[in-house]
Amino acid sequence: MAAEGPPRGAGGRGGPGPGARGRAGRLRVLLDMDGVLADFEAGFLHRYRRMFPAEPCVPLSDRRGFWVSAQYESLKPGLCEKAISVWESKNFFIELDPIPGAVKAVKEMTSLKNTDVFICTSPIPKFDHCPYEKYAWVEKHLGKEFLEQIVLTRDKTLISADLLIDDKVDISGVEPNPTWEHILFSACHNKHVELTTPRMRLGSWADDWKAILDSRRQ
Ligand SMILES: O=c1ccn([C@@H]2O[C@H](COP(=O)(O)O)[C@@H](O)[C@H]2O)c(=O)[nH]1
Ligand SMILES: [Mg+2]
Repeated sequence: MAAEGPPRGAGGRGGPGPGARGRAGRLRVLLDMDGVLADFEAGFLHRYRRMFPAEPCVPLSDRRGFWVSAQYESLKPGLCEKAISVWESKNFFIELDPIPGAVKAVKEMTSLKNTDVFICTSPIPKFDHCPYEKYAWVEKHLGKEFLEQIVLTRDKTLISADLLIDDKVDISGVEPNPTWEHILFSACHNKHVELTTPRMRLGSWADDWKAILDSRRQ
């Protein structure tokens, strides 16, 4: 069983760094994969029901908190391990559907002037299938050329950029002051979280993500 829970690290974060000004006018955007580009939550529920038809489950409308495993364990002791076995299973990551509008938005974002787009995603520690399938997913949905843009890391605070679009509410790591501004991408587990100003949320890929990018340009 893989280790669960948030990464160890400093935990706190200050304001974002210098932004596009420090990068010769170019804006660097990091896009999270699970929950932002690939539909982790729906894929999980679908496969969990197939693997454990006799066990209780959490409908997406009742999901709360980033850690699926923690919510399942509180539903019934022992379900944490079963939940983990779902995303550790072969073909879980490659079979995730794209989040509506994500593929079009990434392609459009990549074609914008003075904009560098990277996918920044955390692989699970059990590496048999996940890293390979994340690359395969990107090739399948975004094309071979996008393989150059992948950053696999368990600590996103180490990666320098202007923006990070991610569905996890609290992103922490060893770097207490990441350079990026975190834009919270809405997901079933974070819809009810109220953000304190000046934190921003992107409700879906149908929303005006270009305005958010422009707000960080020089
Ligand atoms: O309960 C959970 C839910 C998800 N995970 C894993 O966390 C990462 C999330 O990656 P992001 O890059 O932050 O989207 C993903 O690999 C999930 O499998 C988990 O370990 N436990
Ligand atoms: Mg995510």
